[in-house]
Amino acid sequence: MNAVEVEELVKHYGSFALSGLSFTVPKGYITGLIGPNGAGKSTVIKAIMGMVLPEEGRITVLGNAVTGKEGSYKQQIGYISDESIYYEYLSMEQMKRIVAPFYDRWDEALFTKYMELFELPKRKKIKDCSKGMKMKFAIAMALAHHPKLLIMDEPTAGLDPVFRRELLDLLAEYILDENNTILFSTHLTTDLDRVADYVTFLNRGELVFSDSKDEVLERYVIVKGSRELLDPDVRRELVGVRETAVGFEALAKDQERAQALFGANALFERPTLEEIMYYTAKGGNVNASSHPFGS
Ligand SMILES: Nc1ncnc2c1ncn2[C@@H]1O[C@H](COP(=O)(O)OP(=O)(O)OP(=O)(O)O)[C@@H](O)[C@H]1O
Repeated sequence: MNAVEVEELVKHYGSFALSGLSFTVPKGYITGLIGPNGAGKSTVIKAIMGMVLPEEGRITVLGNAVTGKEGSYKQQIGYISDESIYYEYLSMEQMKRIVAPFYDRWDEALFTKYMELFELPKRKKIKDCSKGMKMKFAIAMALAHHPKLLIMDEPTAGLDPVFRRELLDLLAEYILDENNTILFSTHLTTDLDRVADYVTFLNRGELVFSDSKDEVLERYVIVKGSRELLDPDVRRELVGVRETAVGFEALAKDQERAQALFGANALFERPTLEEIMYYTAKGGNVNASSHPFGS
């Protein structure tokens, strides 16, 4: 069963377009939505939340069609935005008092537990909180009403490495309940390496893949070899190529096909999600000096 279904979504912003995007978020698992800046992650998340109205397409959340109007199913969603959605001049405690009554399943003890765990001073005004504190507060608010679906837009942005790891552990604990589902966007693929079961990858508004993380990592392959192996036909088979003085490194979409193509002439390595994202986003020929891991 799917917690979220997105079918043939169409939305334009100037030259940016989501044109016929379809993917699902399986219930009981963690799905990571990845993609470079401007890929459309926030737009997709806002559309799922009913905050952006698509021009075409259908979205279903927990079995309910998203229409942009309020629906009681929203009680079951814990949403963490990449922007502050709270009244900055209120304290965290005052803000909580406004929000809590909207939720039937609000759990004050759980809220207090997270506020203490995250060491958040409840009387502090939201405007005086650091970025990380605001994110922690949003997480406490989202979890305190026992959501069935947690939707988070870049939740680890602005968090130090220690709390980032703690948050990922918290998500792993939340997902132990098989009725719970998480969808979160990030451009930090290391977050996904640690916790994601499924990965949906957007690039310039287009779906590159939406699949189980393990299958993606099995399917793609990094190929390394000498430059003489690269002719135009071979290049067409590769997602992205990075050439250096001594050879090339490339990403291929289909491990078996790449092995048939290069045989014993090349070396094959399992890619990381970061490498898949990097080569796909750059496409074609990649300038060696721009490689994030050095040349
Ligand atoms: N309200 C809006 N009005 C006009 N353009 C918008 C609006 N929202 C998003 N866009 C444009 O749509 C594109 C996708 O933006 P979006 O924020 O969805 O990407 P993203 O993948 O979340 O990026 P980032 O990782 O940088 O947050 C961008 O070109 C952005 O400028």
